[in-house]
Amino acid sequence: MSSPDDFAPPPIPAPTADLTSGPPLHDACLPLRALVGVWRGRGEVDYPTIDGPYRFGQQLTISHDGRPFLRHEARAWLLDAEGAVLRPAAWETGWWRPQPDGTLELLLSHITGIQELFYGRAADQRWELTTDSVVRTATAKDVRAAQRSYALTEDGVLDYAEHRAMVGVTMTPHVTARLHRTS
Ligand code: HEM
Repeated sequence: MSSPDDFAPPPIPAPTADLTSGPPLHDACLPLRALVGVWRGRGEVDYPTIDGPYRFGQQLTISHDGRPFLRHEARAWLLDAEGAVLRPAAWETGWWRPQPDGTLELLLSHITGIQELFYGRAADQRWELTTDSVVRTATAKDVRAAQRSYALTEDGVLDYAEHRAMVGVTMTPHVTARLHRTS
């Protein structure tokens, strides 16, 4: 038997990337407060094994529902030299779990069959993380480890950079991007 409630939105706070509405941000998330929002921008991707560099666009959404974690979603698309969209690229979702001792836990799941657990710390407007473990499906590429950073510049740009050890190459830059707050 269905009830009218089954067709209503869930009776719990909806996740929001807007700090001016919805539930207050949980105190545990204060070290990550500046990241909450919708960010969009452009970057460059390269690696010794690929025929790069390529340009890409990315949108990063970091939202919360008042509990002591943040939801993370980033989608990317490749661009040609004129800035036209070539095709969808990376898509990752996950959770930031700030801990009382200042440690950041970041769990990320990628469309490419990779799941990662990062540990890191928040510094002054800078968040640096390194993988503790990487799990791969049988068909995934040989991704071993990553170092990721987000840094907020004085002019409000979120600089994102990622080094990766994968496909037989040691820790080497893969992605950099400059993201602007859209909300
Ligand atoms: C904004 C984020 C990213 C973008 C735009 C991006 C883009 C690319 C591009 C364009 C390539 C060349 C092959 C192709 O055309 O698909 C590539 C290769 C690759 N990327 Fe990324 N990537 C991103 C993030 C990641 C992440 C998060 C991982 C790991 C979880 C990853 C792992 C790889 C691997 C394993 C390869 C293949 C290398 C090889 O086989 O030579 N990338 N990436």
